[in-house]
Amino acid sequence: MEGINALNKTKHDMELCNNNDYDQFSFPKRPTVDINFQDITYTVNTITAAKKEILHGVSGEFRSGELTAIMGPSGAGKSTLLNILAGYTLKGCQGTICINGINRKSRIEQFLKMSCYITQDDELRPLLTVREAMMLAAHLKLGLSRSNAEKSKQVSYILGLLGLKKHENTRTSRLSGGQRKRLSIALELLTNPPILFLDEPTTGLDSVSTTSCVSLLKNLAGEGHTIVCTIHQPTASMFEMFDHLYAIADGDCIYQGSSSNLLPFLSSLSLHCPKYHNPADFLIEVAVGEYDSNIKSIAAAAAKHGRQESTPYSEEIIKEENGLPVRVLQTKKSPAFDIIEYTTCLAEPAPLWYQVFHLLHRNFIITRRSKLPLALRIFMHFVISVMFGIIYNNVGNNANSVFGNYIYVYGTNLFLHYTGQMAVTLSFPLEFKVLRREHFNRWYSLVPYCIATLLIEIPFQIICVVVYLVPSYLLTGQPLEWIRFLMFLMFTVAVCLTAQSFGFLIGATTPVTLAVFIGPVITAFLSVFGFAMKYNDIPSYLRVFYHVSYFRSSFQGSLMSLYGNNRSYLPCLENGFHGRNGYCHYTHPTKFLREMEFEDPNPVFDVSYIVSVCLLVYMCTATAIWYRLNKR
Ligand SMILES: Nc1ncnc2c1ncn2[C@@H]1O[C@H](COP(=O)(O)OP(=O)(O)OP(=O)(O)O)[C@@H](O)[C@H]1O
Repeated sequence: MEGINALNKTKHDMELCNNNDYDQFSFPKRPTVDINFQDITYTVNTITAAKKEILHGVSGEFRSGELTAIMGPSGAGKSTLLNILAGYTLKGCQGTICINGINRKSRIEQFLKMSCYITQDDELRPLLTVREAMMLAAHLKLGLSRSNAEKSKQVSYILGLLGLKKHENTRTSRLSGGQRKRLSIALELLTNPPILFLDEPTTGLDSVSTTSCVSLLKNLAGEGHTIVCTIHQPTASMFEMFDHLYAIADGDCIYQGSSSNLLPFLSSLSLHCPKYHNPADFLIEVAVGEYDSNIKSIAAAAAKHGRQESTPYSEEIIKEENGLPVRVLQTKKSPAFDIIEYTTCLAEPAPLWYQVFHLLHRNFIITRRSKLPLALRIFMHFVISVMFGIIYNNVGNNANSVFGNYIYVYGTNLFLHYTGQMAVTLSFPLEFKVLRREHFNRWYSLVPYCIATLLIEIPFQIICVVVYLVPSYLLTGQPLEWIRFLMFLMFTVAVCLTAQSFGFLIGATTPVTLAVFIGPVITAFLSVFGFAMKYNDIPSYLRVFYHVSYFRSSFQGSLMSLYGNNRSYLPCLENGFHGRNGYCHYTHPTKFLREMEFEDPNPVFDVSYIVSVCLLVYMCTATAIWYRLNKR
């Protein structure tokens, strides 16, 4: 019996997924999907802790094969509704959303796999060309289910379909607004998702680009997709292109139906559109209360009016009300298919190593193309190194300049801490927007993303440390012993990478305006402990910071690398020559270390501690990013 069921299921799956053939250079056929939502309310907490209801129990149905526009004045709740339907917002939302008649609640993961959400700001990687961006999306979204040749053909087909073939070698930063919008759509079309949500796809486009964008969406709807977009104020001709209109005012639905039925509906409420007036403008004017319109009574009429056309998942029945027969639409009990079955025809997700490989490849391309900022970063490390080397020339080999060397070591740690931290603190918030879009649309998971990012950032940061350390080490006259140099390098690399991990954490959790000073404040605070201050001089309630400061561990570890391990007597020089009286207080470096209370060196413990902090902060960062990506 089980065998027969399995056989039937396989047959059914094949029927669902049939024509999944890329050789035809066309979209694999997907089953159609209708969305039905009932009584959706959305409530947020305000600063005063009072609850604010933004959507007041809206209902409707968006069907496959239709281009639906959610319209309404600014602040009406269009984006809020779109976010809820797309699964982008889950918290604070009440009501029922059905996919082909089945409640979505227990199937949200499957739903997200078969839909895509294109945000208003086209978050693209500016340094990739159109084709590179498309190929990357193809590799990540189609995984190993297609050969490279098939992916390439599919990319060419979609670029041709969206009129981007001519621009395939153009960097995305150089595309026009309309081309960027089309590319955002093209990237998501690779898996041919049955549902597309678009937040204001025409905002910022000129009239020609707007028309071409809406025509494209209309064509996609014609292929069986369910396309839902929010729109501000379309022109009269564009307005007619929408198959279905869903109008919202102040959180209530004031109309749903075809665009051609809008004016008759409003007329039935004694709201007559002036002659030669754009119906879309008229709708907005009504929605903001002009023409003495009352939103609540229009919403009540719209709820009664509902959608008049039947759907494959609803049927028209005749009921008797007050002795009169009335037509009513009723959702069919048994859906055509469940989306759980649909997900059997989705491409297998790319394995982790494959995601890492392609994300790393992308990072390499981006790094190669951002030569100037990277070269500048390395160059500045070299310049500061030479400046330090000149200012603190030969202090490392002079008993008279031990304090100068002390400051050089402190400055080195501080400089590398700042550069390691700030470089990522400021860039990550920008990166996060693209990450959120790609992650939400199921391109990759967080682990491969983090691995691919760190595999580029960590070696680059190490290069910066080496570029800084080598010239300054030589110019400041530090001991020419490999072991001391490598220990010094180890501590400075460790502090720099820990600072980088903090930079990621701050960038991932705080807005840029706060991040720019939180990072330096933390650095300055941690760097005080252990610098020119004896342990007993620190107020007892602040001593905990002495112990937790990884900066202090690195600073002390760096000094130990240069002066510890039985360093021989230092020459006692005055202006580069042996002094006349021949007395230097710190001729023996151990004396200096003892006075500074650095007597019990434990470099293994110190470096292990710094590395542990670094790993802990990376784990916190990954958790914070995960939380932000999944906070819906
Ligand atoms: N988290 C929130 N806290 C408080 N108010 C919110 C929150 N989210 C949305 N709102 C409010 O809900 C209303 C609807 O916002 P929404 O972004 O959906 O409007 P919209 O119709 O898309 O407007 P626009 O066309 O200007 O983008 C607005 O008044 C907005 O201020």
